[in-house]
Amino acid sequence: METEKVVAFEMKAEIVKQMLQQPRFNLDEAVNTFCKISCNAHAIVDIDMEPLGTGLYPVLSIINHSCLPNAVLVFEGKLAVLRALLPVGKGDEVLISYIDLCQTTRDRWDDLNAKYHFICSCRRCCKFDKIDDQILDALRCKHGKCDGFLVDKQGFYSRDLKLECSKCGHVRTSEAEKRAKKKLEPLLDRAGSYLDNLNYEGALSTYKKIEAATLDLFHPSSLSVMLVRKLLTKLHMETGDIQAALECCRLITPVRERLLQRNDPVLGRHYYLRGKLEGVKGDKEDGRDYLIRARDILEITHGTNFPLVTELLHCERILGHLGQGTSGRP
Ligand SMILES: C[S@@+](CC[C@H](N)C(=O)[O-])C[C@H]1O[C@@H](n2cnc3c(N)ncnc32)[C@H](O)[C@@H]1O
Repeated sequence: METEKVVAFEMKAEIVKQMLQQPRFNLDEAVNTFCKISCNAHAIVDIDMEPLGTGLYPVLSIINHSCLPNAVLVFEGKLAVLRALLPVGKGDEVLISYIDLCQTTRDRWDDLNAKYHFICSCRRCCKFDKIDDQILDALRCKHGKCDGFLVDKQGFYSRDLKLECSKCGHVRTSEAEKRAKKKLEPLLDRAGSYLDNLNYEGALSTYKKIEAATLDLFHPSSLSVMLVRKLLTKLHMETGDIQAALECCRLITPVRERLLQRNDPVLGRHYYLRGKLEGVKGDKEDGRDYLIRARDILEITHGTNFPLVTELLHCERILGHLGQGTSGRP
């Protein structure tokens, strides 16, 4: 664990010591316990993966991570429920994902290393195409008229990037990358303060500028652009422009589908939103299709009694069809 993190735990332990006022309180043991909790506790999240808190579930803590999990941990209030995503054979290891899987391999590794201190060696991590993976979030080259993307052809795991265009071979330093990203900072700060003050109109107009600036820097189907569009979808809905929300949501679907497994709950949640937006403003047939896809996933990940699944059936009925799932299940 990095020193910074241990120091934070030492400060927390000191506070607990002051609060408890017990002469036998052992500071080292308390720090040790905080370290163990941080590796073994689970973030309790809602259906949108928004964090609600942290819980320590000793039995579930024995489950290891995979970026291609065969099970998922979902929460019903404080109750943690483990569900299989795929048939799990006798003797197969049950594996869940500890992190957001809609990320590049490098970012998934950084997340796992920072929080859980291991390098993942699952099938997805071992079998990825290094250049393809980096292009998911690579900067545009912009050397002359080149429309290639900058990738780190050298040390994949080194912090000191040497960026080279995958098309024209032009080299840029990581300093150039930092400078390019820095341009976005004032816009992001402004958008953040609009959001803090629930000024959705202000946030929307700033995020439109952020989208344009991000598109100027990254590939249109990059993760950076997708994250901006995810926020824009929400802001369009908050400000009542459902057509614009649908257009943004449509652009997100291929990126989600490329990075997530067929039964991922995040994909199920995305299909649910897409289905509803299509149903209101787009193609009704598409709307029904996306709602069915969402139900097929969320029934597996969250169970048939989950309120969102019940709501999905209701939406499907409204769209005039109580059809069969794409999986062929009734
Ligand atoms: C919640 S615990 C999982 C159970 C743990 N393996 C055990 O035996 O108690 C999380 C820790 O397990 C280890 N771990 C989990 N998944 C792993 C994986 N795919 N590869 C290597 N280590 C992993 C890491 O040390 C991580 O910090």
